[in-house]
Amino acid sequence: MSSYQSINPANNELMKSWPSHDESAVSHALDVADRLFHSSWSKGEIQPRLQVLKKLADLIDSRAEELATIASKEMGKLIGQSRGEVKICSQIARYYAEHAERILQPQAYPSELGEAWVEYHPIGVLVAVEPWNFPYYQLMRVLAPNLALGNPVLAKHANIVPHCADVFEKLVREAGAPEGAWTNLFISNEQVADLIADDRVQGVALTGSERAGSAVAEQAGKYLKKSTLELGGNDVFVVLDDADLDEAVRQGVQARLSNCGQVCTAAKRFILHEKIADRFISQFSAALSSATLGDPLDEKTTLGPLSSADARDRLVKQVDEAVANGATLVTGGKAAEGAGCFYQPTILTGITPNNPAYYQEFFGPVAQVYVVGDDNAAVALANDSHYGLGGSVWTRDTARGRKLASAIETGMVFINSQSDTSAELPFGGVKRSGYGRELSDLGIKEFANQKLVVVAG
Ligand SMILES: NC(=O)C1=CN([C@@H]2O[C@H](COP(=O)(O)OP(=O)(O)OC[C@H]3O[C@@H](n4cnc5c(N)ncnc54)[C@H](OP(=O)(O)O)[C@@H]3O)[C@@H](O)[C@H]2O)C=CC1
Ligand SMILES: CCCCCC(=O)O
Repeated sequence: MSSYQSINPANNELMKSWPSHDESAVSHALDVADRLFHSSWSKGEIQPRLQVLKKLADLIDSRAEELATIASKEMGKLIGQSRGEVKICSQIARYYAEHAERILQPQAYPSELGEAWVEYHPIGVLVAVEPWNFPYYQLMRVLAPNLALGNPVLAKHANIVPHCADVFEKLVREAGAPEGAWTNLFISNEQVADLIADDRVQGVALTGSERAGSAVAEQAGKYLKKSTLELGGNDVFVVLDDADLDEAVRQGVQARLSNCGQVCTAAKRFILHEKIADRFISQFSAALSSATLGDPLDEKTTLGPLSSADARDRLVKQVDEAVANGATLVTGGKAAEGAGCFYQPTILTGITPNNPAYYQEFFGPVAQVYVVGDDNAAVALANDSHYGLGGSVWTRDTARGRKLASAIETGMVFINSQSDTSAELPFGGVKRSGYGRELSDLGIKEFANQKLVVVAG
């Protein structure tokens, strides 16, 4: 029987292991979840479910430091950033506790056929497949709206964050959710596929790579199950000639180095107007290369390790290939010496369209920098991507920023701010960044039966 190991990427220490779930455990979990769906818990009054979310938010707040430490030790996120992630998780739980009943009110549709309205009902058991980079936030984005709506969830978390997966499930139960509302399963990709194929499973939400998204969506499609995909991104950070350069540099560094660059909406392609490019690159490079690499639990550390040795090795190979194909290394470009999965903050310029790096996402502290002559060139470059997740535009002229934001082909654009997320705002992308939206009123309806009722008149 395989096990799920919690390994600290800052020192490669094996901290704890969990056994995988066998077929009988998975079958039992599905039976319990499906029975819960057919019970008054899922189909009855919403308030008992919202009370659980309120209690969950309070529990998370009361145990914030413990939860943040678990995450930082297990996947390498700076402790301050893990605290931030824990905080937004309680915000999401509280948001749906306070707003789900209003959002799910029947919506009237004036019609010549008579009195018509749309009701919102749960559809059944869902599977959630989630990644390690925000080990609680990714789970909460699925749990909160679906617990409010009444869909039970079977969760398959990334195999390198079993402690986060386990403690999240325990928190949900401690908050008063019945068995089956949220079940963490340490299972294989094949077992996920079998769950998706089961008639009692009605949908699947995945956050992760294109590879995983494609495999899971193919299986969902084969069995006609609804899916949502939050995949990779190659988001632009467009700095125009009238931008507040100091603020753009400050936030550009944060947007590239936060979570060691392992954020799908991280700034990855820096598109600079030629008039400010040299100044930006000089300040940006100085700031990046002054990062303090170290233990994520040390408050002085400003750049932690990558999430695993595999992630580090993939990035080493990717940067070497970019340079071998003509990219210029402005700073960094190597794994850091010593134990742990550390990588130097890196800037690459001179990436031409025939360099494989041009269309690649660098899931680490590696910035691609491009220089353009005008706004049209910035938009053309931004849109020359297989991805379409997020992006940001920096300019003192808001009308100019709005114009670029509307022209950039992504699901989200921030003007004069790095990309961010909040419970009341939809999150998601287009093209190979996936489909569907999480959070906000859009997220809670993704797995709802939006049922039309008409009283003929
Ligand atoms: N949109 C987003 O927010 C995120 C996107 N990503 C993208 O993922 C890339 C790398 O992250 P990585 O960890 O490799 O992401 P993966 O896609 O490998 O993992 C994401 C989740 O999918 C699972 N998974 C992978 N393949 C399958 C499959 N065939 N069937 C069922 N489940 C599967 C993984 O399980 P297991 O861990 O056991 O392999 C994990 O739980 C990044 O480059 C980034 O582009 C990553 C994080 C967040
Ligand atoms: C706080 C930003 C969350 C980004 C979601 C992701 O990268 O998975």
